[in-house]
Amino acid sequence: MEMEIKPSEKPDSTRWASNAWALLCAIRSQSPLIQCITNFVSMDLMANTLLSAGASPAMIHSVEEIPDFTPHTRALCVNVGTLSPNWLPAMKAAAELACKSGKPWVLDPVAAGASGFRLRACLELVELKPCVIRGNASEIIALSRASIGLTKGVDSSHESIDAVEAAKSLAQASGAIVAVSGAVDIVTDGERVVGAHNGVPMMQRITATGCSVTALIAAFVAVDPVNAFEATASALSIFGVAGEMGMNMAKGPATLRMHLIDSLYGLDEADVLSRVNITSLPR
Ligand SMILES: Nc1ncnc2c1ncn2[C@@H]1O[C@H](COP(=O)(O)OP(=O)(O)OP(=O)(O)O)[C@@H](O)[C@H]1O
Ligand SMILES: Cc1ncsc1CCO
Ligand SMILES: [Mg+2]
Repeated sequence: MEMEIKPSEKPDSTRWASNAWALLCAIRSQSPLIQCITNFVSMDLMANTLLSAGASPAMIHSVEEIPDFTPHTRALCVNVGTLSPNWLPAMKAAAELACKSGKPWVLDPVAAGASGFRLRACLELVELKPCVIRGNASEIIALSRASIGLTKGVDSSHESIDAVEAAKSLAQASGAIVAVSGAVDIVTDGERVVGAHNGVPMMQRITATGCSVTALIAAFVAVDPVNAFEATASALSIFGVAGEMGMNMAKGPATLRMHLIDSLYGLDEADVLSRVNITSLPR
């Protein structure tokens, strides 16, 4: 005879998957407005990722528009990928206003260790209390140690699993949830550590998949700001699931880009429940 499992007794993996599905449904039904101040490379893929998940992106970045616009958004994504000095005041103003309006904001510290200017900008942004910081391993290590020169550029030269300690200390120092993307996506609040074991290696061969998953995290925290740790892990896992399903139809990076977006749009409950793979990692 089959035993009935009560919700509270469900294994962790099942609870993670059903929570991820509930959050995706909330995004699809609420279509949260997400402001993105992001780099020129990622704008298209980021906006299409948000749209295919059911959210509503707006790439609005001029400092003049922030006082009118930012308070009406559900979340903000700030990405320093093609940073220049004249963009930084808008990023800071939007981050400050998001916090003041009680809206979560998410930071993507692209190539944080590439130059002193970029590292200082990222450290100043971290002071403005992001809800989540998501980077690749080299970016999180550079930000956590506040040091430059450890990285090639925007791509990682470290494995995500090697950045767990750096992620934990950055989370403790900043108060943010910290996520490290890679073969296993790591998420920590400074105490708990989980891994999202989804995605395919080919996703690294498409520029701005990392930037786009950061924006997706913003959409997930927009619909569940109180549980940013769970929302962050869910977004990373769901994006990975879309990559896995897209890979079944793809011939290479260009077609994976297209099929990943289609898969994210078409994900159903059975796909999510059978594929989301989030586990606790040793502290
Ligand atoms: N080896 C891998 N196996 C599975 N998924 C991967 C692998 N490497 C990266 N990914 C996935 O690819 C996406 C992008 O992660 P990546 O670490 O490449 O970000 P990034 O370096 O910030 O990218 P970008 O700067 O181009 O936006 C994430 O969803 C991540 O889970
Ligand atoms: C390639 C590249 N250069 C600056 S930002 C960006 C997009 C991936 O981070
Ligand atoms: Mg990146």
